[in-house]
Amino acid sequence: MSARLEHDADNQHDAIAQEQKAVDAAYARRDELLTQANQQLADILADDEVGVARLASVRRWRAELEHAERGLVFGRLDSLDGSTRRLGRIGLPDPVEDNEPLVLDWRARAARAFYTATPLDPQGYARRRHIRLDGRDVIRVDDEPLDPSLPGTDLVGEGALLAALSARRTGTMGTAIATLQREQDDIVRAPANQPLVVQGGPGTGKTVVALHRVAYLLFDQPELARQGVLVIGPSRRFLDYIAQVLPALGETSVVAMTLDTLIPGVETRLPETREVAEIKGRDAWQPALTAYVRSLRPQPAPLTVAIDGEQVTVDGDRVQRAIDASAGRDYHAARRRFIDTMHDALTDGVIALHDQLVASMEEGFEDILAGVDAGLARADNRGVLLGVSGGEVDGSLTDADIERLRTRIADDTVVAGALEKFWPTLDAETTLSRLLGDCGLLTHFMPWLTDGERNQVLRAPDLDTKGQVAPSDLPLLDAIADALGEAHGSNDAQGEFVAHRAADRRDWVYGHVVIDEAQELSAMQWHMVGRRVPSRSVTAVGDIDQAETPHRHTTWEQAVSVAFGDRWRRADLTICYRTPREVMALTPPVLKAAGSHNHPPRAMRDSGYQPWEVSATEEVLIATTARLAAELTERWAGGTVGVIAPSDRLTALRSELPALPVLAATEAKGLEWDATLVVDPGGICREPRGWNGLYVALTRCTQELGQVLLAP
Ligand SMILES: Nc1ncnc2c1ncn2[C@@H]1O[C@H](COP(=O)(O)OP(=O)(O)OP(=O)(O)O)[C@@H](O)[C@H]1O
Repeated sequence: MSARLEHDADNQHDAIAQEQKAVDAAYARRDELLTQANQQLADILADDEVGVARLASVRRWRAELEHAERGLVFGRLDSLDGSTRRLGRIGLPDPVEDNEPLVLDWRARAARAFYTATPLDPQGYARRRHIRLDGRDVIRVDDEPLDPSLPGTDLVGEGALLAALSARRTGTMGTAIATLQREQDDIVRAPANQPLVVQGGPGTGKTVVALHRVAYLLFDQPELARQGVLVIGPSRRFLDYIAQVLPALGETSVVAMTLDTLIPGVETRLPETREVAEIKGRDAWQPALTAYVRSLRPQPAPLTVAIDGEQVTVDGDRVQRAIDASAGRDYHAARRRFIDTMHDALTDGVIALHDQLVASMEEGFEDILAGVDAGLARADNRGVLLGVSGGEVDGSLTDADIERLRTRIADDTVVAGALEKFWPTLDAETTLSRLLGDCGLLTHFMPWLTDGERNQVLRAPDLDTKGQVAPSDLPLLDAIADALGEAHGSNDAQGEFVAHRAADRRDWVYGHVVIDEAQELSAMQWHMVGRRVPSRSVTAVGDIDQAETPHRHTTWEQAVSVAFGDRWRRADLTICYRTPREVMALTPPVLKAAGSHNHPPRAMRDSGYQPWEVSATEEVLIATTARLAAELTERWAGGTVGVIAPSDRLTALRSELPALPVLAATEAKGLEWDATLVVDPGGICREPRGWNGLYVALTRCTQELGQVLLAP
C-alpha cells in the first residue's frame, strides 16, 4: 500500500471512529426521547379537546422518532470558526436546554447550507461531510472541502451522490435527504404562497423533490398540519413511495391519493376511449355543469301543504321571493335556506288560519268553531301545541306558542315530503347520469359538442348505480357535487389525525397540494384539484414532454391557466440523475419528433454501457426478446430489469416473461430499472402520443438500455 493510500485509510478510520461516537450519542438520545414519548402517551388523559390535541401531537412525535431509526444522522457541516453541526432525518434537542441541538433537522433553515454551499459559495463553511450508516454503524465518511481555491462543481456531495445513484435498484425509492442537489433544494424550500410548476425531464428528481417538499413544508409551516397536505400521484405505486420516503408524515398529516380516488366512496371502473376522455376533460364542462345544476332549482309556483288536515298555501310571490333570496349559494345550501323560509311561511299560514277562526268566533260562531277546534285538537294534539283548545279559545298566541308551532312544522314528515317534492335533494351521480343520458340536455347545456362528440358522450341513463363511473366522469361528478353542495350541511369527519378526517371528505380544504405527473391533468381535473385548495398553495411537478393523456395541451401555460390564470411560478430541473449519458444521447431526435421545444436534461454520469440494438423479424421477435431479457437478468442479478413494448404486444410478451415487469410506455412512467429492454420501438411510436411514449421508454434505465427492432 502506498504511503498516500495508507494515510487516506487512516483518515477514514479516524473519521469513522469520530462519527461513530456522535452517532451513538444521537441514537442514545433518540431512544431516550422515544421512551419519554411512550410514557407521555400512557399518561395523557384525552378527555377534552386539549388532551386529544396533545395526544395527537405526541403520537406524531413518536412516529417520527420511530421512523428515524434508519439514517438518523447523515451529514456534518464544519464552520470556518471551528464549530460543527450534524444533520439528520429529524432534529434531536440536546438534553441541556439552551445548548445547540445534538442533531439538526435537515429541514431547518440552518441546515440549508448543507445542500447549497459550494467551493465557489462556501457560506461560512469549511467542509461538508457525508456519513453513511449501516443500521447504527458508521461505514463510510465522505469529506468535501468547501475551499474557494479548489475547482468548483455544480454537484453537491458528488461522491455520495454518485454512490447513491450507482447503487442497484431494488424497486423502492429511498430518501434523498443526504444528497439533495441545489436546484432541487431551491424547489423543496420555495415559498408556498403561490402555485409552483416544476418542469423537469426524465430522472431529474421530480418525484424526489415533490415528496421532500411535503416534508419540508410541514416542518417549516407547522400550521399546515392542521389542514393537511394532499399529495396526488399517478399510481398506487407512487403512493407507496410516500410510505417509504415520508413514513412518519404519511400517517398523520398527509393524504395521498390518485386522481381516480379523489372522491371518497366512488370508484372508477367503467372503461372509456381516449376520445371520450379528451372530450370530457375540456374546460367548457365547468360552466356548463354549473348552469345545468342551477337549472335544477324549482320554478316559482304556489305551494300547498296539508297541515293537521288543513290545506295551507304559500302564494307564488312568496315562493318566488324565497327562491330569489336563496341565490348565490350551492344547490343544497339554497334549498336549506328556502326550506327555512317555507317553514316560516307555513307557520304564518297556520297562524292566519287560526286568526280567521278566532275572527269567525268573534262574529258569533263560537259553537261551530269550538267543535272544529276541539276535533282538530283531538285528532292531532294541535290544541296543545297552539296553546288553545276547543273549550278555552281566547284567540291569542304567545311567542312560545308560535315557536312550538314552527318547530312542529319543521319536524312534520308530510311538510318535509311536500318540500322535498318541490325542491328535491339530489346526489351527484344520478344528476350526472341524467345529463349524460339525455341528448336534449346535452345539446342545451353543451351546444359546443359536435353531433359526433355528443353521441360519444351520450350513454344509457341506467348506469347511475354507485361506482359505475369512468375516470373522466370523476371531475364532472366533482363539479356537480360542488355545485350541489352537501345535502345535510357539513358533517364533521371523525378520526384522530387530520389525514384520516380529510381523506373521508370530498370537500376538505387542504393547506397545500402536491401533484406529481401534473402534465397529465385535464382542464376538468385541474378544476377538481383547485377546489381542494382555494388558497392555490400548490406544487405541481411534471414533464410536459412525457404527457400521454389525450388532452390537447402541449405547454404548461395551456395546462395550468385553467387553475391558476397567469399567477404561477415555474422552476426547472435540468440534471438527469437516473439515465446515463450514453442513453440520454439518443433522446434529442425523439423529443423533437414528439413536437417538443425543450432540451432533454443533462445526464450527470456515464454508466459505461453503450446502448445496443438487435433486429428481429416478427416470427422471432418474442423469442429474441426472451433470450435478451434472460441475458440482462443474469447481468443485473441483484438489481432490476424491465421490458417496455407496444400495448398490443404485451399479452404475448407477458406470458413468455412471467418473472419480469412487461409494461406499455404509459405504464412505465415514473418507474426505473437498472436495465431496460425496449421492444419494437417503432410500434411504440405509432401509438397515440407515441413519440412521447418512446421518450419515456428510453429513459427508464439507470445503467443499460437494449432495443429489439422489428426487422422488415
Ligand atoms: N438528489 C438526489 N440524490 C439521490 N438520488 C436522487 C436525487 N435526485 C434524484 N435521485 C434519484 O434519481 C432517480 C430519478 O428520480 P425521480 O424518479 O424523482 O425522477 P423524475 O424526475 O420523477 O423521473 P420521471 O420523470 O422519469 O418519473 C431516482 O432513483 C431518485 O432516487
